[in-house]
Amino acid sequence: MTILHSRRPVAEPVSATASAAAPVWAQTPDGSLHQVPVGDIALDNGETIPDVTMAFSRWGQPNAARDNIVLVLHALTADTYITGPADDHHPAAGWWDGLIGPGAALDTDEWCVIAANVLGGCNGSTGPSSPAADGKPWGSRFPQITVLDQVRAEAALLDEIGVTSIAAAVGGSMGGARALEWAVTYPERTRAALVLAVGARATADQIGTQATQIAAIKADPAWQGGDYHGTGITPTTGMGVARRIAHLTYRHELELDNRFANSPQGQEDPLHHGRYAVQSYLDHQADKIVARFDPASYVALTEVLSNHDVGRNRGGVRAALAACQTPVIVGGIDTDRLYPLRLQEELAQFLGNCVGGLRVVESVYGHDAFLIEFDAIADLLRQTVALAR
Ligand SMILES: CC(=O)SCCNC(=O)CCNC(=O)[C@H](O)C(C)(C)COP(=O)(O)OP(=O)(O)OC[C@H]1O[C@@H](n2cnc3c(N)ncnc32)[C@H](O)[C@@H]1OP(=O)(O)O
Ligand SMILES: N[C@@H](CCO)C(=O)O
Repeated sequence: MTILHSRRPVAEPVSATASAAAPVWAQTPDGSLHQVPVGDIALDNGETIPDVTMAFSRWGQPNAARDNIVLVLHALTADTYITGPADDHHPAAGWWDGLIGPGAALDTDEWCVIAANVLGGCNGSTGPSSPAADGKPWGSRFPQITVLDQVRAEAALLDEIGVTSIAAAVGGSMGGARALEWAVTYPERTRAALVLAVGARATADQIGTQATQIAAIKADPAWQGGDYHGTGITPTTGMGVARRIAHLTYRHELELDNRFANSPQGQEDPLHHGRYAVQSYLDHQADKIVARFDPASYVALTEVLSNHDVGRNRGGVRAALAACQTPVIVGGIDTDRLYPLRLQEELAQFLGNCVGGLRVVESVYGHDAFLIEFDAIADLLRQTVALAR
């Protein structure tokens, strides 16, 4: 068993020979990262990734039946650092800090919370920067994966650590897409799900903006066809541009205008090549992602968002949703311009067992509200795990 810090600031290759998983439960501190070999993962596109490693963290203890497991599913660039303050190893507080712990919405006196880093990421689970069988980074050879492939890898991880079913799968954005896939793909293993700020499939608008972000990364000469790992040259400029575009979709235009209007940044003068305040804000968001995330993972995971389609191989979205009898709570954010409410209305209307209809989170923040509006999210988390009791 390998224990790492929960968040590594710069992507490092994953050892393809991570040591055996069990026993993972009692001996290690809450939140520490474990890497588990889960074997080969067969993909939607017909390819296979051999010798996959999945990294996960745990909070709370499993009960004797191991039926109190809540799977928390992170979004695009997050990881298993869900709860806890900023410190030397974690440049930002956990992304749902305070929502998990003794007495919290996901009360670890009752539930055992597990979070895995996604397949395709760069924080301990197999991704483009990991070594392939020849010991060299996968790079451009890393296959195109889907949300379902990521969920298959998570299911393989749970198999490895002796968890046959979960009380709930919960997440927002790409985490919400995986929660939905858990509910649809593994109804016998999933007693409830919380699906937040996502839709049943990618929209043309999402695919368009995401394709533009990917184009920005690939236009960076440092991209080198996707085989830049180990060259010492990383397409950080392209990824910074991609993140600027993406970040705008995560926030509501009125919030941005209320915060920044057309103000200059400090003493800078936009009429003399100085920056606007919002430009500086996006520069900062770009600098932050560049410091903590691998561009090839950013591309791979952005492609996952674009190929999300719960109806694939299931007779279409409505047939797939109708067939799902897992109790699901569906939440959306009224100002989300990336995953607008109409997408969650569709989920709530057509899911076979949507509990209580669409839950609307009112927020000025747009899509990122699932990372900000903690009171509303706590309420939805409590209601979700209550379905699993
Ligand atoms: C899913 C995940 O990845 S979880 C892990 C954390 N998430 C991320 O890093 C994703 C990217 N960030 C975000 O999505 C958002 O920042 C959130 C949702 C985490 C937080 O949202 P908010 O609390 O509203 O933060 P906000 O968007 O205002 O950003 C604040 C940052 O902008 C900086 N900032 C604000 N105005 C300016 C400006 N004019 N110029 C430069 N920087 C600025 C602040 O100093 C602050 O910096 P810091 O984050 O380094 O402390
Ligand atoms: N801020 C989020 C947005 C995607 O939901 C992330 O970076 O993962």
